[in-house]
Amino acid sequence: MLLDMQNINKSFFGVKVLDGVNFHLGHGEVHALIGGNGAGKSTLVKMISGFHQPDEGEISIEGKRVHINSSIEAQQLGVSIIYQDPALVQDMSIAENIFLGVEPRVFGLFANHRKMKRDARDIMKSLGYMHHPGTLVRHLSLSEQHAVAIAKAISKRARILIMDEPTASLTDMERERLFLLIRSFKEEGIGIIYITHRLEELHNICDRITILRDGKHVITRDLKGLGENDVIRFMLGRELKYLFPQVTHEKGKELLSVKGLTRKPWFTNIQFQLYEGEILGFAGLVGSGRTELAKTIFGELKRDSGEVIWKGKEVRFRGPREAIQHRFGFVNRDRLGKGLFPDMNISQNLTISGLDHLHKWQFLLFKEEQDKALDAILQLSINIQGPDQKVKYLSGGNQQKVTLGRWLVADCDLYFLDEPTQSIDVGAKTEMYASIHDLVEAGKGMIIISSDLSELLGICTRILVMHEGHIVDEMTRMEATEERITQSASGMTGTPRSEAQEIE
Ligand SMILES: Nc1ncnc2c1ncn2[C@@H]1O[C@H](COP(=O)(O)OP(=O)(O)OP(=O)(O)O)[C@@H](O)[C@H]1O
Repeated sequence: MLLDMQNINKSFFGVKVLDGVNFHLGHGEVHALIGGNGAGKSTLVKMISGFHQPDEGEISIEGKRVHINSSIEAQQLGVSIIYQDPALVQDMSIAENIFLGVEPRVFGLFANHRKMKRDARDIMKSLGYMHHPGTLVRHLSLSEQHAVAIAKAISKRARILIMDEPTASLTDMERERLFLLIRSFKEEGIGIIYITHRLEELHNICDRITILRDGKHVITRDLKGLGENDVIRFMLGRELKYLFPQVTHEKGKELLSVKGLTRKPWFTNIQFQLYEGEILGFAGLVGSGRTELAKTIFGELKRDSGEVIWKGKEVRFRGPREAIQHRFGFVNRDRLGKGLFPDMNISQNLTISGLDHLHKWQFLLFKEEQDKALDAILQLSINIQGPDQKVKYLSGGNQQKVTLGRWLVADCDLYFLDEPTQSIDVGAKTEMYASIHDLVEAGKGMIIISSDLSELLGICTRILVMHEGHIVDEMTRMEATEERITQSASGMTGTPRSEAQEIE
């Protein structure tokens, strides 16, 4: 046995979050660790990465009892962890990040930069990335940063590799590339602990599964013969009747019209309309310009040219604050960047609807809204110790739920949801889709940007596909298929819509 964890217990501030959990990992095994938001998955793996220590219980690696008190000790034992938000130094280069703390040295003294760059380039190339190793990490997209985090783990010759939602921000193609890598790690005998909320991935890549619920071990078994519904039942402790609500909206009046909107280098000459009763989805690869388009309409980025017409009147916001005053809402994918205030408690975070931290106090809502915030906690099943808990102590998925909950209670007229269900468990997704459905029924505008194609196909009434800053395809829910979206998103078919219109 490569890793053996026995009877692990852990409490924070007197609340038990792991209760007698056992976990075993074999050589060359990919072992899925599954559970709802706040079930204790990250806390469990942080015991082997040296971030937390168990209050009780035993950990052995290759049969030898270990006490892992720091990430350096974990590294020395061959444990590497890749988090959902890659922990990289933004102002350092790719090579410096990969070899941070373990730089190759000349005569044991000076960092050997040439070797570092050469090795960094080779590892990145093996992952399919051709970046110059001197590129600063802050110039990379999130998925490219993930590749650097993986390269870092590879460079440390890990025996145990922990992947905490590695695919949450990856496109399908990048995901396939990661799976190939995982298979090659398996062949080398590396044991992988794989945490994900994308249950459809499990059978692709994992051998065994352990499911936790509320800090307790529910089951460990071979994945073979275990269907997605069984996994959901073990995770939630109940059946899930449906994931997506029945969409029955009638298309009504035009709400939003975007004409010739350009913001170089992100997107050019974008045209589209949004109607009442519609849930408009934006598909495309990361970097195709979808997020920047939404941010430009929202006033967070300045446009070069073009018009945005909201309910028949042109709007040109000088910043997000003006957009919020016009009852526009934006759920950000960058949770701890702009979305939340980590040192404030859950109630405060839920009742601040302003994005712009400089003005945060001006958006405090009143008692009535605070009650609504508590409703949101219940509605999205936010697993918390109480409304006074600081957001930084919430699990990743519960932080995302707070971001969402805040906008849902803020009563906006137009919502932009950018990767809204990333890191959210399947039970809460269902609740969220139902909330989206109700908001649209109540006449609100809804624009969803998502890399999760099943989500776009399940919830949207119309889908626009972006590629390299252009809208290259448009389809109704009935016309949409995963194949068509994937092909358009990768630029294999379709003419930029603006160009097609010019040709006509
Ligand atoms: N440092 C901490 N201080 C206090 N509570 C914490 C701390 N870290 C985690 N918790 C709590 O422990 C519980 C388990 O959190 P954990 O992050 O392990 O969940 P998870 O299963 O990884 O969830 P997710 O799927 O949302 O990432 C949660 O209730 C969380 O709020």
